[in-house]
Amino acid sequence: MGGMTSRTQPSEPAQQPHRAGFACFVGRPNAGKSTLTNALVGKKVAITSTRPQTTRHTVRGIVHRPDAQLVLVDTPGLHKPRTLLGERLNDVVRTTWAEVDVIGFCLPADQRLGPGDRFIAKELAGIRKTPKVAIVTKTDLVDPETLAQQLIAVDQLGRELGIEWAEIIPVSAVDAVPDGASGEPVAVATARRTGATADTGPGGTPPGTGGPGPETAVGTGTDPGTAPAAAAQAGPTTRAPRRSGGQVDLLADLLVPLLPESPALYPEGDLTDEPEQVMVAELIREAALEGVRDELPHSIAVVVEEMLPRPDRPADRPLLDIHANVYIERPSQKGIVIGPKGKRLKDVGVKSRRQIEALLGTPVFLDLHVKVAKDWQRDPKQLRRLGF
Ligand SMILES: Nc1nc2c(ncn2[C@@H]2O[C@H](COP(=O)(O)OP(=O)(O)OP(=O)(O)O)[C@@H](O)[C@H]2O)c(=O)[nH]1
Repeated sequence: MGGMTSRTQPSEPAQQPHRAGFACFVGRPNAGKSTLTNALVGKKVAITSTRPQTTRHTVRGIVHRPDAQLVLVDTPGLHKPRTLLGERLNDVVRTTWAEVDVIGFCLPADQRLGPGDRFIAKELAGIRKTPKVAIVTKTDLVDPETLAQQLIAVDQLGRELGIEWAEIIPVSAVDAVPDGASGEPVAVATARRTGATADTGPGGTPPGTGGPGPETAVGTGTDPGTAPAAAAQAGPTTRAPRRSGGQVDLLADLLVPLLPESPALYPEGDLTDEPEQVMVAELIREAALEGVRDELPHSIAVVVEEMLPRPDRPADRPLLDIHANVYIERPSQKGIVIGPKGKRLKDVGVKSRRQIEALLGTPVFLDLHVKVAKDWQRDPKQLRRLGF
């Protein structure tokens, strides 16, 4: 009977099994984890910044291939915790390590291995089951000899700590990042709304007035009167990613065999399952971090309160209203974020709006408010409210 129900077709060529699973990149702050995620996925899904520790949320980028689906989980940098937030971030990292199918340990080629790398490597050595790939990043910044020395040093680090690297691979992600993934927007920026700098959201104070209210707001938007639906047409999905010889594709080839046999986990075309509001908040926070004092980045959190299509817009000229709060810890930090005459906040609004338009493929009116959430990093209630 068994023979009668057999459906084996011996004449078919043997096929590689489809694989699907999760990978995460770890490494000290600024090691290039987010940039690598973007380069692999081919679209901006994780924020990148020249400042360390900008990645708070676990962002998944999904690489779709005929033979596999690689889901990338981008974790915050593991670091010596000084605050409750620091401890929580480290917990997130360790939990992620235990759950993924492969860990990519990112070590920048242009910096000698330091205590920060060892700290992480020691933690990695304690995670026995998950395969680990050492990724030497930013190879474009060094000469071949320096790169060779770094590869040897990484190999030695593994031996010293009893980590068996599944692979050691040098990678440069910058050339492989598509337009819009390296910091510049993909979509053509449309004209700014006339008088937008003086525009305030409901309950807001005009920027630069140093008003007495607890919050300060600035609106920045696409001119509803003149803006064509340029952003919608020039959305990121319409551009083919530029890929060069940075070995990013090879990295994917090496990671895939380490994944379990499995059908696809996500529908084709999904690049991330991060809620849009979280990604929008990250883009605003990224813009707000540009050029501010060293201690401030850890004090900024952004929450998108509302994202709604403007009613009564013609179908070919949509406008998305986004209301977001930028939280700081102390009233004294307000001036830094807002800047003289509200100029900084306005710039943050314009820059992040362009990025959001590129991401969502639609013109956006962005309404930003700055609010003080006293010592939020140390307050469990506030942390929960801000999404941590
Ligand atoms: N030249 C060069 N720069 C790179 C490369 N990869 C990343 N960078 C830069 O290095 C900086 C840090 O990159 P990120 O991807 O934000 O680093 P990260 O590890 O995610 O940082 P955290 O979020 O702080 O943990 C950014 O300025 C990137 O543009 C690379 O391959 N080559």
